[in-house]
Amino acid sequence: MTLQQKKVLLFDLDGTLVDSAPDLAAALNKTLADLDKPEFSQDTIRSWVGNGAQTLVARGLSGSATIDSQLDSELAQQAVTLFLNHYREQMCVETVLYADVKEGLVALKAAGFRLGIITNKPVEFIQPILSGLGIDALFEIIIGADTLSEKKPHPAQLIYAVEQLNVTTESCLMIGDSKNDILAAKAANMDSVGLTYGYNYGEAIANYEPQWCFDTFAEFSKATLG
Ligand SMILES: O=C(O)COP(=O)(O)O
Ligand SMILES: [Mg+2]
Repeated sequence: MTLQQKKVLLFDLDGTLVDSAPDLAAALNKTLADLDKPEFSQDTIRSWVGNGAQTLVARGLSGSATIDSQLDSELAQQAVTLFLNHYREQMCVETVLYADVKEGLVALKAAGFRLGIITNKPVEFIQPILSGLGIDALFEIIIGADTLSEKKPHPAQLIYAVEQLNVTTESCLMIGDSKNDILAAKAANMDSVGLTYGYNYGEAIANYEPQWCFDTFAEFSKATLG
């Protein structure tokens, strides 16, 4: 099926629609400072985003994308609570939409595509960020990290979207910046688009072989509108 023939567009959030790394980094660094742990640059933290809040915090405490196997689980839990409190206070201060996202989404919806969000971000943050950036009314379905018991790269969120929207998997497209999006799509047997400008642990998204790759949101929406 071609891009133009798809009916449902399922978007990842962080690194795809919004550059949320500055606020995530600020909240993580405040958490690390609370615990007298070293802080990290925004670029380093950007390369740790993608597997949800718990993993981001564990990476911060480990000082590495690879989580320290000796990490104290009580400390990790305390740090997650601190992080969520800091992020709640600053989830949409420096967070911005990537170029041409709003215009592209509006045009795609007007052209008849059904739009959804599938993110590894905790549910409580999704709606406030979408409304803060003026795109909350565009989505028919929003699935976050804690909507189900599994999150990307597990395919459960994608399969659930297909069921809830009562459509075929073939008619859906997953659009994301991270290998987690592409791997989840492949596991759900769904086509995917990789966007090269987001966060993918410093790796090229093309390595994960999505069906299509685009360097900008405008190029994606133009190709999909046909
Ligand atoms: O918050 C994260 O870890 C990633 O969120 P995403 O799935 O929207 O990229
Ligand atoms: Mg992402």
